[in-house]
Amino acid sequence: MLEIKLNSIGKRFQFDWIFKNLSVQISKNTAWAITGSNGSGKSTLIKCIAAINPLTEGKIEYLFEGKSIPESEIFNHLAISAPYLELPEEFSLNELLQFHFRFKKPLNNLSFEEMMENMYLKEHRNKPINQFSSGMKQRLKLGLCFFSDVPLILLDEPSSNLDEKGLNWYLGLIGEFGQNKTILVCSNDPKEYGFCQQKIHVEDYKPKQKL
Ligand SMILES: Nc1ncnc2c1ncn2[C@@H]1O[C@H](COP(=O)(O)OP(=O)(O)OP(=O)(O)O)[C@@H](O)[C@H]1O
Repeated sequence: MLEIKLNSIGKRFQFDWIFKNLSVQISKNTAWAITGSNGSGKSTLIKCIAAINPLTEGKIEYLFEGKSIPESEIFNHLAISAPYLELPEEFSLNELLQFHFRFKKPLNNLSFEEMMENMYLKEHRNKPINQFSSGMKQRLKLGLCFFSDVPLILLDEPSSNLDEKGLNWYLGLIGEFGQNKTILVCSNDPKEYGFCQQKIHVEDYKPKQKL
């Protein structure tokens, strides 16, 4: 349902262009991998698409069911999971679900019970997030994304801190809850982006010479 047009976009930090002249049309309900070596600009690109980072040049157009969405409202239509986005650690799991779903509608009217069951976190409902293990936090971050009724899911290093069972659980989420969504995955690990039909290799858009 959500289409994104990257029109000659560029991002520069001080004198360093991270990417430039990047033009890509992300069709609705497609999955894209954003690849590139460490420090190449994957997270910077996904933050620009999420309108967390301002662009230096170019424009991003968002079309939801064919209707243009202003950049200032795109956060209503997306869910993002990333290592640098912290969960409110003082909340218990139960409190966090109640808080999050005051702003986002649950997908398919899922109940909190069903969500907790799916994330293998049912017995931790009253535990503060700051007492969660890193794998539990990662399952929670991914669950909040996939259980939200939004057309755009942005995932930065989705399988970080997940063991093999967790990785398979994440791939199951993609299959069960990732249909009819536009999904972007920042990763260099084919295990976590193998389902993506398309790829943006950020380094292809790095200018050879500095400013
Ligand atoms: N706020 C900022 N100010 C200045 N430079 C920044 C800022 N954020 C990122 N950078 C720089 O932009 C470049 C790209 O960083 P980014 O985090 O996007 O890379 P990445 O491909 O996601 O890396 P990794 O694979 O290590 O997560 C790096 O050189 C980084 O230092």
